[in-house]
Amino acid sequence: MPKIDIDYSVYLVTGREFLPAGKDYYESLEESLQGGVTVVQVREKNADTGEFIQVARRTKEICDQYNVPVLINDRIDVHLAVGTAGIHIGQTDCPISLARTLIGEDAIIGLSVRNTDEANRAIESKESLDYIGIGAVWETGSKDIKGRKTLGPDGVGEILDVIQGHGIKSVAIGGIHLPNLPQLLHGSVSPLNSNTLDGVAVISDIVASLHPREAATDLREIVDSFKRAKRVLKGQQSVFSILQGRDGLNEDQLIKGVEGLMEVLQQETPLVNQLTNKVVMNDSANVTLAVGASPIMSTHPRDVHDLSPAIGACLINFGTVDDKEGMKVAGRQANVNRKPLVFDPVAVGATSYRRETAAELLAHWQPTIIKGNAAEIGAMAESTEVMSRGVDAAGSGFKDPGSVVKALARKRAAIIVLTGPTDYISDGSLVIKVSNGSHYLEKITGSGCQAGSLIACYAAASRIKYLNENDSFEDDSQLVQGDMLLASLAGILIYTVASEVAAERQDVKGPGTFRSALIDELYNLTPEVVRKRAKVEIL
Ligand SMILES: Cc1ncc(COP(=O)(O)OP(=O)(O)O)c(N)n1
Ligand SMILES: Cc1ncsc1CCOP(=O)(O)O
Repeated sequence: MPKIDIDYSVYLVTGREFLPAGKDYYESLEESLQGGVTVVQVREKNADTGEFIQVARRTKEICDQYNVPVLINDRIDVHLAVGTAGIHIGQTDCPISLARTLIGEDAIIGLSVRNTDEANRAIESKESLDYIGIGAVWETGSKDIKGRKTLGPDGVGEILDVIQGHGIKSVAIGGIHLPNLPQLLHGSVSPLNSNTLDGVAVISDIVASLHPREAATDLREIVDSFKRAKRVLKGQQSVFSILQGRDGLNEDQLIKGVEGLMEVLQQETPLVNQLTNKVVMNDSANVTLAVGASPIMSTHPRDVHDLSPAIGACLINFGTVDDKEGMKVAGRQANVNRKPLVFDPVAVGATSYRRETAAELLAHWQPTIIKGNAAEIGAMAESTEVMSRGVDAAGSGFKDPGSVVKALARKRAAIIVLTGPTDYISDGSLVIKVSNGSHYLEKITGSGCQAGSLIACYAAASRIKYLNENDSFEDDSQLVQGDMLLASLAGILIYTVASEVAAERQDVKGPGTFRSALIDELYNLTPEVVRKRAKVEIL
C-alpha cells in the first residue's frame, strides 16, 4: 500500500477497557467515525496476539468504510498481519530505524515524545518518522504516567519548536477534553516559530462517552476552526489574538477604541470576578465600581464555577497565594465559558513556591492577558535581566522592554502588559507604549493590582462590544472574542490618566489623599480627558 497522507486532526486511540458499561466497542467506534474521527490507533494492552489481530482486523474493516486509516499500537507483527497503515511506538519499544526496516518505506511510523530531549533525538531519525505523539499534556486516567511531570500546553509548544522544519507531523495526547482543547491549541503555538499541532489524540473523551459521535464532532469542530484561523492568519506571527484590521493602525484609532470601551462599560456594567490578594481587595473592588463595572470577589471553587457563565471577565491575582483551588477552577471555567482571563502573577520570581504555583495554574488554564511589573514579567520570561525583590521590580527594567513583551506574548499566546513608570503592551505582533502616570502610584500599595482589575473590566467590555456587533463567534476556535490588546490599553491608560488628574488636585497632600482622589477621578474621568492626556505610541 503506498504511503498515505494522514489527517491527524482527531486521532482516536482505542481502549476497550474504558467503554461505558453496556456500550459495544464496534458500535462506539463506528459512531466516532461518523462524528469525524480522522485516524484510529488500535491500542490493546490486555489482549493476546490472536485477540489483538481479531480486533484490529474488524476495526480496519469498519474504518475502511469511512476511509479512515488505522495504526497499531506497539505491535509490528499485528500491523503486518492485518495490513494497517502503520504503527505507533513508544520510547522503549522497537528502535525506529529497525521498525522502518521491518515495515517498509510506505508504512506510517509514529513515536511518543515526552520532552525536548526525546524530540531532539526524534529529529535525528526523521527519515524514518512520520509523526510524534506529544504527551502527556495533562493528568490522565487512561495510562500510568509514573509520576512524570505533565507538559502543559507550553511544554507541547517547546517540543513543536524542536521539530519545526523537519517534516514531522504532531499530535498531543493525555487528558485532552473539549473544555481544555482551545487552551491546548492556542497555548501550544510554539514560541519561536509559531508551529502548531496537526491534531489531538484522545482515548477517554471519545471511548468513555455514551455519545461518541457527538464527542468526536465537538472535538473536530474546534480543531477544524483552529486550522482555518491559522490559515487566515498565515504570515502573521500570532494565531491567538484578534488581529483584525491592525494594518495601518494609528494612535488616534487606539484612543477612539478606548473611548468606545469606556462607553460600553458604563452602559453594560459587567460583573468582573476577582480572585485577588487580601492587601488590595477593597481598593480593587472600588476602582472596578468607579469605572462602571460590578465587582465580585468570589474565591470558593464551587462558587466561582457557578458564577462563571454570568461574569464578563475574571482576574486571578495570586498576591497572597491563597485560594489556589478556587483559582484553578475559576480560570478553567473562564476558558470553558470563553471569558477573558487576566493573570497577575504577583512577585512570581520571589519564591520557588510562587514559581511552582504559577506553573501549576498555567497548566490548568490559558490566560488571555498577563500583567506584571518588570520583575514579574522577567520571571515569566525566564529572563535574568531584572531580578525580583518581593513584589517590587528592582532597577529600572529591561534594556528593550518592547522586545521582551513581544517575545513573551508569543511564548505564552497571551497579551502581555508590562507596568512601570512607562507601560508596554503587546499581542506578539504590535507593541504599544504608554507614558502616562503619577509618581504617587509607587507610594500606594497595590497600584499594579488595581490596574489589573481595570484591564479585566475593559476585557469584559471588549467582549461585550464584540458580541453586540456580531451575531455569533466568527471563529469558534478563538478562546475569547473582542479586542484584548485594546482592552489592556484601556485599563492601563484610564488608570494612569486618572492618577495624573488626582495627583494635580490641590487637596492631595500625599499617598493617603491621593488614594481616595484616584477613585474619585476614575469615577469622573471622561473620554475627552483621556484623549487630551494620552501619551500612547505604537512602537
Ligand atoms: C498518538 C499517541 N501518542 C502517544 C502514545 C503513547 O504511546 P507509548 O508511550 O508507547 O505508550 P502506550 O500507548 O504503549 O501505553 C500513543 N499510544 N499514541
Ligand atoms: C496513551 C497515552 N499516552 C500518553 S497519555 C495517554 C492516555 C491518553 O488518554 P486520555 O485521552 O483518556 O487522557
